[in-house]
Amino acid sequence: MNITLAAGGTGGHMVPAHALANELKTRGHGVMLVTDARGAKIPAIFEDVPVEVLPAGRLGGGPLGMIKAVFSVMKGRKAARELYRDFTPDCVVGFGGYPAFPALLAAHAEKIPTVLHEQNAVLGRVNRMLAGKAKAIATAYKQVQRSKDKSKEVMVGNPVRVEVARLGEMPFPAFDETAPLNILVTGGSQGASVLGEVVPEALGQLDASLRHRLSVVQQCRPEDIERVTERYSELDIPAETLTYIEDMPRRIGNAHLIIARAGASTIAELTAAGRPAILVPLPIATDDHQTFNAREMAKAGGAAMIKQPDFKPEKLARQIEEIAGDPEALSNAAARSLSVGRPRAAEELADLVERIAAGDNPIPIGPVGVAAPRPSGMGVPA
Ligand SMILES: CC(=O)N[C@H]1[C@@H](OP(=O)(O)OP(=O)(O)OC[C@H]2O[C@@H](n3ccc(=O)[nH]c3=O)[C@H](O)[C@@H]2O)O[C@H](CO)[C@@H](O)[C@@H]1O
Repeated sequence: MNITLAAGGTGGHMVPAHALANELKTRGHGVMLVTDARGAKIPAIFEDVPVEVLPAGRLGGGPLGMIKAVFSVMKGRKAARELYRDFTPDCVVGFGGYPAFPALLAAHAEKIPTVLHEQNAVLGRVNRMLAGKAKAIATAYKQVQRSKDKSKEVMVGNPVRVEVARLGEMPFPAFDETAPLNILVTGGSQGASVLGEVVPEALGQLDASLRHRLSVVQQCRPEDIERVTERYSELDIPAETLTYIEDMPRRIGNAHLIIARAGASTIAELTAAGRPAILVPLPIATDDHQTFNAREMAKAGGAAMIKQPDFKPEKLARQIEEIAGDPEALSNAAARSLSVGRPRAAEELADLVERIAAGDNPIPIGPVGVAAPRPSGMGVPA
């Protein structure tokens, strides 16, 4: 079979698309990615899949912006239809966001079945516009806000890299009251200035005995990296600062605690790997979707959620002190995080795509909303 994936914009769309591409290729299918200029720049993750860059406009921005965007979308749709005549996809899978829009419109025009994947706990605007014509909506959460076509929903999870999925089968890194505490700080594919402002100050407030056990890896926005690096050095805290972490699976594997935004892929990775987190949802995310994303992990006891207005050095320092002082609670939180992970999401999404591409009616496809059986790694606490 030939499958086209339509994704772009940020890592949050590209990483799940890449995980699905790998799974489909392993099954012997032809895969092509259509993306936008931003997606094509995400560090070389699609080097082994043919990539086509299409014009895609963001709808909105006043009457003139709207006209420009519509023109650009129509140009992208025309280009995608031409591509489909050569590549002849059996199914087009969209990962949400404006870059996917023209590719999916073209699929509908060519009568090619489409599957939408929604990474977040709130259905995104483009997926809402296209849901009516899609054959199925693959979701990452049991409850998806703003979704009207409930009968089309199939819960699969958010596909993660194989290296991340494997972390869940390995033991949580050893930790006790004297061991180093490895902290990973990440703001998602764009980074987050607030983490650069608050985290070093919070760590600086910790008791010296705990401060000397810290080992920090922090992703920073380019404009912040110099300041954050200097601050860690002034505070005498060993920290590696980077604008983009290329080897995220290894970094997650080493971490005892992650402080992060609540982007969908970040949460999928932390729960697949079974790592506890302090999550600070991006307050301006559309429909506050990061807060909804963070809720499931927080409810399960795998994460603490701190809303950005409350995310202050004193509060974070207290939380880290509690965690570091109770290794059992930390490893329980890790197990609780793992209990809501879906490391088989790429396989489940590939199963769904194969069925749609073959012309099957996908619903029902198994117990929607029930997580796949988990490998025992750390043992979920009673
Ligand atoms: C600012 C914004 O609009 N964010 C949205 C964007 O997420 P955004 O792309 O910011 O964040 P996600 O957490 O979903 O994904 C980030 C991905 O990039 C990887 N990564 C990140 C940093 C780094 O240094 N190295 C690295 O490899 C992460 O491991 C992860 O795989 O799309 C997501 C999925 O629709 C949404 O949930 C987010 O709300």
